[in-house]
Amino acid sequence: MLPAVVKLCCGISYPHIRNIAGLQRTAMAVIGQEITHLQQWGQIQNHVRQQTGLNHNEAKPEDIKPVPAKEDQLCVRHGQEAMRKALSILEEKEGWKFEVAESNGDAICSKVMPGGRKVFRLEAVLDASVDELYNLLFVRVEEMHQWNPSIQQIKVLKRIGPQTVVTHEVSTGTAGNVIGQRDFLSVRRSCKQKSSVYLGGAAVQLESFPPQAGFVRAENGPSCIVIQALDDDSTKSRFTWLLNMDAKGWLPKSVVNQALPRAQLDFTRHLRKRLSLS
Ligand SMILES: CC(C)CCC[C@@H](C)[C@H]1CC[C@H]2[C@@H]3CC=C4C[C@@H](O)CC[C@]4(C)[C@H]3CC[C@]12C
Repeated sequence: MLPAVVKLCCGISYPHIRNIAGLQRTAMAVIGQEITHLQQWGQIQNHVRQQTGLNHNEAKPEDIKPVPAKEDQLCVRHGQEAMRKALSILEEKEGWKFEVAESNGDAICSKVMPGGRKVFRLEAVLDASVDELYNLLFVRVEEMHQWNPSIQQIKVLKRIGPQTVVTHEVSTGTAGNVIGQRDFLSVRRSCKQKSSVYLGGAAVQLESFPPQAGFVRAENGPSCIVIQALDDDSTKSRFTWLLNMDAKGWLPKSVVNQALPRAQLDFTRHLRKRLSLS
C-alpha cells in the first residue's frame, strides 16, 4: 500500500519536481532516501518474522532456514554498508588519540566522531593464523561464551549465505564490567581473502526481536575487525578492532569511555588464552 501511494504521489509531482533547484532538490533527495529506508526496514522486519518464527524470544536452531529470499539482500546491504563505513573510519589518518597500551604491545587509540561518540581502535598481534581467527570469531561465533566470560550468549538468528548473519548477543554484567548486562541485535558480514579477513557489522532493529524486559539494548555502530597475516610469518596475525558502541542506559560518558577500552583488552586477553589451548 505504502509503495503504491508513494508511486502515485511521485507520478503526480514529477513535472514539478523536474523544475526544482537548489536546496529544494536536496530536500527531495533526502525525503526519497528516507522513504526507501522505511520501506526496506518494513520488508526486513516482516521477513525475519516469517523466517525465524520469532514471536517469542528463543530461536531454536531448527527454526533458522537459509532461505535466499529477495529481502535478505537488504540485510546483506546493511552489513556491507556497515563494513564500508567502519573501514573508512579505520582509514582516517587524523584525530586518533592514544588511550592505553599493554606491555605485550596491545594498544588502543580513540577518536571522537561527529556527534560526540568515541570509537576505539585496538591493535594487537596474535599467535594464530588468519584462518584460525576467522574460524573462532565468525564461523564458531556461537561458542564465544565458552572462552569469553564477558559474553553470556551469542545466537545466530539467521544465516544469509556464507557471509552474512543476524545475531543476538548478550554480554554479562560481571564485577569488572561497570556497564552491566546489555543485549545487541546485529547484522554481521565476513569477507575472506587469502591473507586477510574482514568482519564487519552494525546494529539492526527488528520488530520481531524487540528489546527484552530486564535488558538494556545497546547498539553497535558500524564496527569491524580486520585480521591480516604478518608478512613474514603466517602463524601470526595482525588484529585490528574498531569498537563503535552506544552502551545506552543512564551512564556518564566518562564511565562508558573507560569501560569500553577495558572491555577490548579483556576480550583480547581471553582470545589469547583460547588460542593457546588449540
Ligand atoms: C562494556 C560492555 C557494555 C560490553 C562488553 C562486551 C563487549 C566487549 C562484547 C559484547 C558483544 C561482543 C561482540 C559479539 C559478536 C562479535 C562478532 C564476532 O565476529 C567478533 C567479535 C564480536 C564483535 C564481539 C566483540 C565483543 C563484544 C562487543
